Amino acid sequence: MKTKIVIATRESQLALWQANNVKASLEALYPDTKVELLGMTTKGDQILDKPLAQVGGKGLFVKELEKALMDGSADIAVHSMKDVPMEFPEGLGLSVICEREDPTDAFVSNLYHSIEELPNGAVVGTSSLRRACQISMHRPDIKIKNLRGNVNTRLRKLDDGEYDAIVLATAGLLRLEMEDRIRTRISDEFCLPAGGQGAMGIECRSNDQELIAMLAPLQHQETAYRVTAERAVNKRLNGGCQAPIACFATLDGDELFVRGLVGNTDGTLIIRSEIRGAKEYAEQLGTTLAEDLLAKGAQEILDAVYGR
Ligand SMILES: NCc1[nH]cc(CCC(=O)O)c1CC(=O)O
Repeated sequence: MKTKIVIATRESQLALWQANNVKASLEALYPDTKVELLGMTTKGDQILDKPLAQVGGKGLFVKELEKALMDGSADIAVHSMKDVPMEFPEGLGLSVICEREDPTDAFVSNLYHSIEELPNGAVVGTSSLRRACQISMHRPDIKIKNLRGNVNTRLRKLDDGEYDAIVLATAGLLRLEMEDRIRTRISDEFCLPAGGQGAMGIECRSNDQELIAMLAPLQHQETAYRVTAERAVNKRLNGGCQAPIACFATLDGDELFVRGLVGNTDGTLIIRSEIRGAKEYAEQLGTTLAEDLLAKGAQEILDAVYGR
């Protein structure tokens, strides 16, 4: 049993909430273990004037945290699964996937109740190519305007009148006790969520067996099956939440139902696929779904979006 566990975390309100949530779970399980937070800033927090897709590179929100794990200044890092790349640096790995919060996107506005209600030509804030693609598909008249920053910054920009509405992850707003900001939880039929959205994961050193055993009770197996399938889609397509890729898995008894799509930013091209299968085959289901998207032309869309 470890006497002390240090959690590396970003310093946004949401990241701190997530780290504190894991801290509280560990303290409840292990009253004799001291759990501390180590706050740090990542590249994704610093560069706020461009869409993440243009900042480039994967793991914009995790690299610095991983450095702390490797040099021993921290023992675990708590991530939003949506932001975690598929590959881990040598010696590090994902030890736990925690129970998922509501995975949907939230429609947030001070003027309107839903996307359907927005007037012609309304301005909607999001930097997510996935959200831009799906909103534009349903409403080609809507103007998508870039929106970066942490949840509070984004809400302030909405309140300043820069946008008629913005779209944020429902999970983030719920965790920060800002449910009253949500006008509509957008259905997954209307806007398919990003892989891993709403789930937290814990990364640590792969050889830290003592710690991995202590973290095991935080694993939520149903969420893990779902997120494993979703991440396999992103892995095969070589993309994540910065790409115009959506993938979302649900469990129906022991059967996983996985849906995925790839589209262009203006929503004029969208390729979809879905698959069902036993939950134990989560990874293969995700890979097969991605292969089907590729067979239907997903690579050409992704190449065009990235100007390749
Ligand atoms: N890319 C930023 C990010 N990473 C995770 C969340 C929300 C919380 C979650 O999905 O668990 C957000 C903000 C957002 O999309 O509004």
